[in-house]
Amino acid sequence: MALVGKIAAVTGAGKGIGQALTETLLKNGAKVALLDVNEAAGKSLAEALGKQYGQDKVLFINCNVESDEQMKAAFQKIIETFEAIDIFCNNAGILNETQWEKTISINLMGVIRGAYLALEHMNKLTGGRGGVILNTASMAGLGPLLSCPAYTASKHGVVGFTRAMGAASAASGYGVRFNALCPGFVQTDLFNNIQGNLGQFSHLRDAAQLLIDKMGTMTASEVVECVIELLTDETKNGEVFYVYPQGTSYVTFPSMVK
Ligand SMILES: NC(=O)C1=CN([C@@H]2O[C@H](COP(=O)(O)OP(=O)(O)OC[C@H]3O[C@@H](n4cnc5c(N)ncnc54)[C@H](O)[C@@H]3O)[C@@H](O)[C@H]2O)C=CC1
Ligand SMILES: CCC(=O)/C=C/C=C\C[C@@H](O)/C=C/C=C/C=C\[C@@H](O)CCCC(=O)O
Repeated sequence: MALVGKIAAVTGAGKGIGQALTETLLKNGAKVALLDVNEAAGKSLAEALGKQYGQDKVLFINCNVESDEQMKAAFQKIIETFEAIDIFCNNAGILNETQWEKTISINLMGVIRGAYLALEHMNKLTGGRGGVILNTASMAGLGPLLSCPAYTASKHGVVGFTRAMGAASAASGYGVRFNALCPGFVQTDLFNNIQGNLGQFSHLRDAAQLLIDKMGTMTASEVVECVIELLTDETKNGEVFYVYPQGTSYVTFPSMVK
């Protein structure tokens, strides 16, 4: 699937990895709806990108992925504006062990909500034209990050949900691929504002720092450089792809059924 002329939507598009995803999609000829709860960041970025790529290529929608009503309205606006949707990037996320319910609500429930609403519009069995849904998980979705157990749980959930939806879609003939992106440590606001968000696990900050020192960090652009294949390769469905400074790889999971 080439990106030229495709219609994409990105949650958490206003900053960080979501901004990098948005810019990469536009650079490759897609039109992009930017969804973000941060109106100032999203509107400012959309205005700048509209000047760079054309106002008809960009749409900002102020939207909280925790809200069913706002997400449904966002999809209506996307369809009204662009007539269809081919690519949905479930990217919005937070890390806050003090507000762990909010972390689960945004990182996992928001991803499930976004995927189900996107599927309603993309499913070939219900008038959609197929496409791909990319869920931003984390390497904390593959291995335990001791400083943030609730965040780790949310990301393990995103990995499992993505794999199950990939299998369900293939078995059902939806024509929609589901893939998970698992970055390591990325220099964004989420990463830079960790201090104060670890709650009862703040004493483990230094232990996690040893991991950061060992693994290193990336920029959001470096992460997204590796993502195009997940969006365009029609053979990639139910894949879990991790990216960190030492390289990238698709995860192979053991089969539970012998
Ligand atoms: N920064 C890192 O080291 C890593 C981040 N990730 C994941 O990447 C995704 C993006 O994170 P970053 O770019 O690092 O964070 P960021 O904090 O730089 O950007 C997140 C964006 O999401 C938006 N957002 C937050 N809650 C929202 C909500 N309820 N509804 C709509 N938008 C919302 C924010 O306003 C912000 O614009 C998250 O899912 C995060 O868990 C995964 C691996 C590593
Ligand atoms: C205090 C430091 C901290 O918690 C930073 C978090 C920063 C970014 C969010 C997150 O998405 C990044 C996660 C990276 C995780 C990397 C490795 C983990 O999976 C631990 C693996 C441990 C193991 O398998 O032995």
